[in-house]
Amino acid sequence: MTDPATIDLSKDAAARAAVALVENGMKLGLGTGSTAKIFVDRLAERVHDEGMDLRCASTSKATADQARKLGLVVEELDDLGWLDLTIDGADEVDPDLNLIKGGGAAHLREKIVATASDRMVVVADQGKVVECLGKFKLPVEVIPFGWKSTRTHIERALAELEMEGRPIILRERDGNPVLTDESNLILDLALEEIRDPHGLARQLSSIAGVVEHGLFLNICSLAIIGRPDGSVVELLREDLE
Ligand SMILES: O=C(CO)[C@H](O)[C@H](O)COP(=O)(O)O
Repeated sequence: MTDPATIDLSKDAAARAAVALVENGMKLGLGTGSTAKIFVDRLAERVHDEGMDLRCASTSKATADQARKLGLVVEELDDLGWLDLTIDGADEVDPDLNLIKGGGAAHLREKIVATASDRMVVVADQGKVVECLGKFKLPVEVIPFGWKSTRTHIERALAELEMEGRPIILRERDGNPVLTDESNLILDLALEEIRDPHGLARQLSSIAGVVEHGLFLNICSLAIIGRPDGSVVELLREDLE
């Protein structure tokens, strides 16, 4: 198993490289999760050192609280309008820079913010890079009303894609369902391998009760992958830049 300290060094390397992409005057989307948290720490250091003028939109209450405590300006997305850049973490990154997100239950706001940005850049450690999405359970945000019926529709959709029998797990913490920032539930789909992410995304999006799934397809244009020695590898989708 990878040493957690090594993972943190990797995340820090990616976060530092991402901070270098930020320019004075930008409107910036801030992601959620442990890597995004390190990015916000490093960003705040640079803003204070250089007296940068930034306006940020956050993808979660947790990140908004962190950023404000560090003195960053956080506003409502709708007050900022379009963003120049969003930096966020990911649970899995495939060779096309398609992602699974939502390990922190924030993928709904994360997708809204990322798709309201000129550019989405992911920061992650090497463990997130996969050949095929799906080992990480795919988070699907559903509204609480009738969630068991919604789950049945998801099971049928999986069967149509020849993925029947894959467990669908209601996300819980301390014996209670996890609620998102929008007071919805999360169903985690244990798919193992997603051969047709676009087909699956279409199916899930068509189900009443599904608010948003954690597949981010053709959204991320650059992934900065940190390594324990402090170096980074950049994976680029030029067509999305
Ligand atoms: O999608 C997310 C939250 O909803 C996170 O970006 C994702 O879970 C990665 O988190 P971490 O950087 O802690 O591994």
